[in-house]
Amino acid sequence: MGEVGNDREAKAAKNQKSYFDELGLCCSSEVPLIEKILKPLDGVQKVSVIIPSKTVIVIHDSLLISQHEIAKALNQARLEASVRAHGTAKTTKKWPSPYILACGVLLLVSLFKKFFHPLQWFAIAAVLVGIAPIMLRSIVAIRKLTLDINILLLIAVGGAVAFRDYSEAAFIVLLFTVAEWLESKASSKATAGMSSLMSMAPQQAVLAETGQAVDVGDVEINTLIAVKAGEVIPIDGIVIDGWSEVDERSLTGESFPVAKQANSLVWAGTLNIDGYISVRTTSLSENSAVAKMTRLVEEAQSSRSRTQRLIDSCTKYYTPVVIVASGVALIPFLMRVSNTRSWFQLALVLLVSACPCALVLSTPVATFCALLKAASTGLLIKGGDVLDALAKIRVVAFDKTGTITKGEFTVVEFESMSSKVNLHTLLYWVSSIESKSSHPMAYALVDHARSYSIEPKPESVKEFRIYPGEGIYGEIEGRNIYIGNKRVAARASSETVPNMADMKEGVTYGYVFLDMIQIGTFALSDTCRTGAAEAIKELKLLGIKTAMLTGDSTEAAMHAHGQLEHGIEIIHAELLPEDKVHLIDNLKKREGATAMVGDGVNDAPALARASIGISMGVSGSAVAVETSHITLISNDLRKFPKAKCCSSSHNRLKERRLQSPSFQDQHCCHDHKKAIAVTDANHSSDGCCGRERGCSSAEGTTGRREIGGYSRSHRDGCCAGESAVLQMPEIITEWKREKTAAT
Ligand SMILES: Nc1ncnc2c1ncn2[C@@H]1O[C@H](COP(=O)(O)OP(=O)(O)OP(=O)(O)O)[C@@H](O)[C@H]1O
Ligand SMILES: [Mg+2]
Ligand SMILES: [Zn+2]
Repeated sequence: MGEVGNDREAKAAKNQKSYFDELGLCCSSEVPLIEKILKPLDGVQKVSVIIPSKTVIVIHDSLLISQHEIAKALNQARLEASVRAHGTAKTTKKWPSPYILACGVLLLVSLFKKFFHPLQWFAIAAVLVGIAPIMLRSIVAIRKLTLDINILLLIAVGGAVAFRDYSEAAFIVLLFTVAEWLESKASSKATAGMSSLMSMAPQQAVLAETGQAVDVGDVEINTLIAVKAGEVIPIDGIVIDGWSEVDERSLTGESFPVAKQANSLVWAGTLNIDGYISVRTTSLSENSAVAKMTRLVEEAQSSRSRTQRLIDSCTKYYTPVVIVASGVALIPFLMRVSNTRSWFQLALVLLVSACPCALVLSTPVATFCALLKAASTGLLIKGGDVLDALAKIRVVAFDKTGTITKGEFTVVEFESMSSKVNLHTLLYWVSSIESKSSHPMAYALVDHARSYSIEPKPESVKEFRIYPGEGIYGEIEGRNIYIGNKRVAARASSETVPNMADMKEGVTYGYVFLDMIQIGTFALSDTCRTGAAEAIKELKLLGIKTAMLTGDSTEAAMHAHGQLEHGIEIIHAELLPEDKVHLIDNLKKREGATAMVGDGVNDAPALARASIGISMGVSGSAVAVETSHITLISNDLRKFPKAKCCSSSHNRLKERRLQSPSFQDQHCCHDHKKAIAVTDANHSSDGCCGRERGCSSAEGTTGRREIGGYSRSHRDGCCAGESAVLQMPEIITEWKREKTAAT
């Protein structure tokens, strides 16, 4: 470490990323306020606000401004900010605050004024108790020259008091504070999810040589660290020594233990269950898979989805418009037309029921929780827009090698075809050249050579070229060697390659050429991933077409097709990378939105071109993870139909809510609960998620089974959050109904 470590420490001390819990944050209409407060401060570089989890992330120069100074600045605006210690979640408010309870009790007492008139003063007490926080926040907003929901409320309450309708004023205050509390309960779930993501990897690592515990930030690549049984692996790496079972649930969502021995990859944040392993780190702590995941979820949140942006931009004008509109409703009242009271009440109702918070918050909370939930089941989705797009997918195209199949080839045949080159030399040439390639076939060929005790020498390969979708070329010991499929054979020689006499079914044949002459041939076989067939079947049940786009031979493609129980509808083989791009374009034109699933070997362009690109595994190629919109961390294709099912029901719900101006009347939970209770007793147990379950149960038994497996996650995922938020319009509607019935 020495100098480098100190250097990095100095840098870390300069630009610090701090997390703040902001219990007082209500909805996105307050984001401008926070920006106004923080941006002018010296040393503050970047501010991002995550509304669903009530988190503010500030990148700041810790020498110029400390975390506590930032928290203080926020607190002056009554935002109830506190510095979040790394990984600790704030405690959930299980009960409403004493103010809310007192406000409610006082209001209740005042309702008995019919029997004893002076009791009406209790309503005033209720207002005074409940309004304090609202008052303080609106004073700040006025000072910063922004109109926000707190001011709307103050006007409404003030109006009601002026009209001597004290219990009405108290009702407004109570409803608002209760709604706020419900909301904070919903978002604390989101926060808990996010901090559990952040705290997955420990902050310290133990050096294997000295047994010393050091900060993970100081551990460099290629450091040997020790992980004992029961400890969480702190940094991504490769096992050097030892044997253990590791629980990778935090990354993949799969709870069965994975056996690890020398040369296995292990990931930060996963749990070493029962053995001692020493691990050579392969990345810095800040670049480990789990750190990337956290970053992606954060970024996904700040890159807001389109619906969210639409709503946000509306709310900027929304609050002032509401104030003006209710002012207009006051005109008849001021002109003293006959039924002044009802006009006045109309103005008040408009002010209160137009509270933008529920509308503004509903989308981000749902999106955020869906993203988090997905991340914890091993599905990394980059942003709300992707969720939106996912629901519109009509076709899913799969790459074959490494996607549908495992990409772990075994060599079933390797022969020399020339009397001048013996098998040993051929293996040496081929493995040396292949050792420069990262194609799955290359690993198999290198391993095969090693099993003959031939050590490949990549350094003796002079010129090396890759022909994507064809094979490779290398110059070794003055000889020009081509290795690959028929296409590369055509490159090497003008003659067409003869088909093998005894073609084995389902294998991929390879050819080795020395200059123009074929000197060898080999056959490789691969098997389908577990779950691939199921995934394809489930997609079919969702009404989605599937396609296979492969660079491999037609025989190998058809063999995989057979293993998938002939589930794939469109198959194209022997493609070059650019052919895949064209085919994706065609599918998009003919069938509609198209997703592409690939491992990044020769399909990165197609992944980028598809409506949604889905890459395999954190272990998959880095390009693929970068260019794709979704990463399947556990390589389990079945995760994808799940995500698809969940997102479409979410979108349906969201659309309905947005399309209808009186969205209060048809939010999902209430009416659905009723319908579901009749048709399926199990469904009603979960309340809110009723709509989603309903949607998928209509899609047949498989859909239902799948959602059944998902139900627990729904309960603590998106829907519980939504239900809390959704209760607000419900309360208001009911209140309005009572009001109109009364007048
Ligand atoms: N390094 C290599 N060594 C031997 N053969 C190769 C190599 N690279 C490519 N090939 C040959 O080219 C064919 C297509 O290449 P590749 O697998 O990269 O295409 P792809 O489009 O990624 O296919 P898939 O859809 O199967 O993933 C392979 O099936 C193989 O026959
Ligand atoms: Mg491939
Ligand atoms: Zn849901």
